[in-house]
Amino acid sequence: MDDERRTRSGTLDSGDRDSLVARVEAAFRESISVKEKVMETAGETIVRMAELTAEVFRGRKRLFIFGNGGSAADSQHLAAEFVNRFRLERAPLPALALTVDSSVLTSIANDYHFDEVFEKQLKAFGHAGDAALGLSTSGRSPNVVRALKWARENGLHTLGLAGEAVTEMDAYCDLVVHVPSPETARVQEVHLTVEHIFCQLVEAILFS
Ligand SMILES: O=C(CO)[C@@H](O)[C@H](O)[C@H](O)[C@H](O)COP(=O)(O)O
Ligand SMILES: [Zn+2]
Repeated sequence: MDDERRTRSGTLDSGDRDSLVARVEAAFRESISVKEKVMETAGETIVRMAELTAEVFRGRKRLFIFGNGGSAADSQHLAAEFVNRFRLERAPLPALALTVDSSVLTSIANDYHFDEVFEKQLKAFGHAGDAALGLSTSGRSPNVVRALKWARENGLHTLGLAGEAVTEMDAYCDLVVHVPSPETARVQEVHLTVEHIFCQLVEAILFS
């Protein structure tokens, strides 16, 4: 690829650099444009997600969060903000990422199937009245879909952050925010914004 060519000294020539700068700008513009679209369409859904989750916490139930790759990192990021703090000084809120225990994850994946890594943890820890939040930019990760299906069938509230595709996730979720982009990275960038707003609203509902 042109803009990945390097000179012998290992530095970029000015044409290469200009083309990379243009690429930076294009990525920012794309990210901003996708965020604007979600801002215009998802407000009501995000508020309903926050109301539902605030109700779950009020009832001393828990929120389980899961996803793969960058979405696994997001799951942990969001759980940390609920358990520790976000914007307010307040009591800890019981959110758990199902992406963190490597012994549990590898034993389920090794002995059974990777598709079961989140579902089996929900079977162990989930109860009716809890909430399950699945993150998938494709909406098609089998381990996320299976966990949401089990949650729906067992009386948990089910929430999803997805990409542009309407998938099985939608069939198993009470509420889903879709991000209209074919690019995984752009979708993840909006998911993180939604996650922060969601946490901010839950805090505001419960503690302001
Ligand atoms: O962070 C990234 C890409 O930005 C990747 O690690 C990405 O999360 C992984 O490919 C995931 O396995 C994608 O899963 P999903 O979002 O389609 O459910
Ligand atoms: Zn990423």
